Amino acid sequence: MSIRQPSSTAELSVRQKTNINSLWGKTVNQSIRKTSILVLCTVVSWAIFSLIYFITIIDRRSLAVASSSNLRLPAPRDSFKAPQGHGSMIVGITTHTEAVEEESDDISSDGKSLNSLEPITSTDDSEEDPEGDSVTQSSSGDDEEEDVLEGYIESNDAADEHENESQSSLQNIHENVEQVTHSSSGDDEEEDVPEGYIESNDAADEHENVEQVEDLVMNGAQHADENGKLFAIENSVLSDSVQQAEETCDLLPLNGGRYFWRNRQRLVDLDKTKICGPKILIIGAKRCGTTTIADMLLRHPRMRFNSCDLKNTMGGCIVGWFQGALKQGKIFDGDDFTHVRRRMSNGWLDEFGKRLPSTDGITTLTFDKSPSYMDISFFPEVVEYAKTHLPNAKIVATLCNPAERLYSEFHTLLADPYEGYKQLYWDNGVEPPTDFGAFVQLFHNEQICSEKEGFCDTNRKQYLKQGDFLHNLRPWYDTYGKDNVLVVNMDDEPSKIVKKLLHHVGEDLLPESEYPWADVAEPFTTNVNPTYEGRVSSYQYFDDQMKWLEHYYSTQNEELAMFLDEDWPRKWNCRINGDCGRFSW
Ligand SMILES: Nc1ncnc2c1ncn2[C@@H]1O[C@H](COP(=O)(O)OS(=O)(=O)O)[C@@H](OP(=O)(O)O)[C@H]1O
Repeated sequence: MSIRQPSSTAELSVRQKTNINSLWGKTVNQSIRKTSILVLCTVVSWAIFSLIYFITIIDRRSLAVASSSNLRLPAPRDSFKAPQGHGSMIVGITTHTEAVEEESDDISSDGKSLNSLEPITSTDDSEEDPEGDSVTQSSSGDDEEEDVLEGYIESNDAADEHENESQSSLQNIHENVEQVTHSSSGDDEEEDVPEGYIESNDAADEHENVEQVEDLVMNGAQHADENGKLFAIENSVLSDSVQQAEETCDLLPLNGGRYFWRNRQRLVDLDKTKICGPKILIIGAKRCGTTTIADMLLRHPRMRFNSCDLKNTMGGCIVGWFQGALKQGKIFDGDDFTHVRRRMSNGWLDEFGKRLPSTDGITTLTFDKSPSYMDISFFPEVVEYAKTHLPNAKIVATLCNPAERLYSEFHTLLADPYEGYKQLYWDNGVEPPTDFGAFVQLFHNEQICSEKEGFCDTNRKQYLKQGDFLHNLRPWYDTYGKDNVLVVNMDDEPSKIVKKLLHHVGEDLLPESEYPWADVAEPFTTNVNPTYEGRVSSYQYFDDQMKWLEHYYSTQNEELAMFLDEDWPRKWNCRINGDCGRFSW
């Protein structure tokens, strides 16, 4: 192919210009294309980088953000009345030392002396939850409210907002802050975050498991973890009032609600103070006048109680689980074994502490009552747990004829609107008894007992064995010592019972002279079954069953009489011994 040569210089020049122009155009186009590609690449890289960064940030959810945003969730519905100054215990969590100092300044400006960056005192409370079942209870069961936003810190200001004048004696209580860790069961379904508590996305996210974070906190994470993520400052000033209280009462944790949450599990209590635990534990026996005893005690002006109505045993004073709060405080017991285990956890103890009235252990005292505490067959751990947390408590047990006690309890079961007692029978394919005769028969129905493995044993434990008084009292005697356990014969005259009670607790704590003797409580019943004619009707309608029961309990009764060195438990055997004439009632 031949190429035509330019015919003139002018044409050559024009063609050269044209070539140059097209070359230039190509070059320019290429540059633009390259630049565009470069820009595009940069944008895409930036976008990818941003995405990764964003995901990382979201994932780690820096504590600094949590701390600085300091978002508050609604105050807990079950806000408790805490001693004044309680809310001043401050723990700061941040990613920067400056922020820590900033927080520390805040605290100082509050007039509270700070001992920042001090080693955190740890407790080995986690040992108390061998199942790793550190469970807290949602107060509401309201799912929406349980979903506390991650990454936020909630300070329970209920303490500050609701200062209770009547709880003035232990104001400004602080403790040498304990950073208590809670073992993790990994059982998330059961871990309902109570509303109003801290939920914080935390350094835990950077660690494979919760234990690492617990270690972190316990071993100096107040400075920083290896990633510079976690700080905790605390006010470790131990006020005089707490020191004094330590000498006068058994202190229980009173948690202000500043918790450190991860994945709906509480890891660390950031803010703790303590409160006097109950001085008196009314442990039972169920249906033997424990409510009357509580009422008698409460009439003493030095006794404190929470705001619940004493008689309101089913009302659910603050949260459903605390029936009537401390009257049925159920600090140590539960509705079944699972609950017992849960309640052994620190979470449960904290919950309990929140519901205690403030007392100083000298001029004011409080008590707890639950007949289940004496239900040793079902709740054997209760005694040790009580001794661990309330080593100086005075134990009170009210006793009555065990056969009549069972009759009374059966009628409360019939009156139970939830009919929960039927479950045991249904579970075993047994028709739930609707009269006392059938109820007693099932304890010794040979056919059923041989066919239904475990049923009779559980059934006896649940009801019959609550009347094995000596068996149920022994662990309390062994653990607390005889001097600290008072057994009350409920057939005694009320003022005699009150005198014994006051003497048992101590004249210095509950002086007789201050008791309103003109207003000694009369026995009252809490049975709501309208068809119930009282326990004396048992002999009229179910004499055979009562005799069977009297035989069953007779050995225990005799042993109890010898153990107590008292004659009155023999009265419960008098029908089968034929010596009722020597007792007057
Ligand atoms: N002082 C005295 N002596 C004997 N019995 C008494 C006394 N005070 C109360 N009661 C009777 O005790 C029954 C209520 O017992 P509790 O308060 O312990 O019940 S509960 O366990 O808290 O449900 C209840 O029994 P029932 O009458 O059979 O229902 C009360 O009548």
